[in-house]
Amino acid sequence: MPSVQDSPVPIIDFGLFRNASSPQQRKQIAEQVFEAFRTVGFVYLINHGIPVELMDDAFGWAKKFFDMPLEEKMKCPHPPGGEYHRGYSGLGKEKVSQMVFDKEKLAELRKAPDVKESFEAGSETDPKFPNLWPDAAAIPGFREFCVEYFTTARKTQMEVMHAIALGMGIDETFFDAYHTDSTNQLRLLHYPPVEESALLAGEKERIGAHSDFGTITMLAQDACGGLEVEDPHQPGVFRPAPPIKGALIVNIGDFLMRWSNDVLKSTLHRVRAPPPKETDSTDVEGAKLRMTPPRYSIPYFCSANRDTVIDCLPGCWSDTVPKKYEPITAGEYIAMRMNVTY
Ligand SMILES: O=C(O)CCC(=O)C(=O)O
Ligand SMILES: [Fe+2]
Repeated sequence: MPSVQDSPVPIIDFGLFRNASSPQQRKQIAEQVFEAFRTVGFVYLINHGIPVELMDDAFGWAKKFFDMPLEEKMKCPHPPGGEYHRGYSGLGKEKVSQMVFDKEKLAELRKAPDVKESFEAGSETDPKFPNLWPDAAAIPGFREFCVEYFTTARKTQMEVMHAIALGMGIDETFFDAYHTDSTNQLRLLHYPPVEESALLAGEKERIGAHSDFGTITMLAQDACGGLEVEDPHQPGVFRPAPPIKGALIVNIGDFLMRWSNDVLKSTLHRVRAPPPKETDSTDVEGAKLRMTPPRYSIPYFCSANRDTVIDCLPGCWSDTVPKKYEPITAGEYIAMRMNVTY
């Protein structure tokens, strides 16, 4: 397993921001967070406010959900198209790509399917995209748990937004007014075991290199490994972001990069095969078929209000540094990106 020392992603004790002993300490941690997002686009946060037990429970629930028979999972199918992003998507349904909008190119990319299944849930009070839940009799408590995780993660999200604002030198509460609607999305992901050779040959993928669409993503990953982040100094070179028990990996999405006039970096990442252990090998017709272990991960994608127009963040433009982008709403931006994923 690669070690965190090989990773460009810094580790920050966010407890020192949340429970700072002085305004100076709070500011110092905020500046570290901002610096990580300005340079790498990714950070590990420990003591982030989501209790480790809640994260452990989340993986338990994810396993329980994906272990259900397909017919149960198909009782809350993801609607056709990419915009209404709720419910269950089976293996190979979604293909994550990076800014590819051409139909022929998309069809070509889809020949190497992402070997994953997922379940997506948003806010229970979202009038636009109501949640799609499995039958409560098949998995009692699942819905309540997802709502609890969603609500807890939202608090951490806003603290991270406060840290970014403070670190940038703008009003700490600047982002609050843009996040009153809770348009966030919780995603449970399961990558089943897959032949390592198919992953290496590019015939199958777990998740190909991409950046996220929203403002920030807060990812919990299990002990499997395989997540890689593009090296900030070497485009095209990916470095491991191995699991740290209890830590969240937080990264900037494309929308916040745009909002910040590209000051904050939305960095490419992907999930490759972790180094397989001998015990994962299985004999198939005399040949050794190396299977990767399964992976579970739980990204929490954060977005700004759909209808609030955003313009370049204060401090990110000046007479000599012009604004690169037109004002846009998060709704317009995300819809444009989601429509090509399905
Ligand atoms: O499985 C992971 O750790 C990565 C998931 C991811 O990057 C995504 O869903 O956008
Ligand atoms: Fe991602």
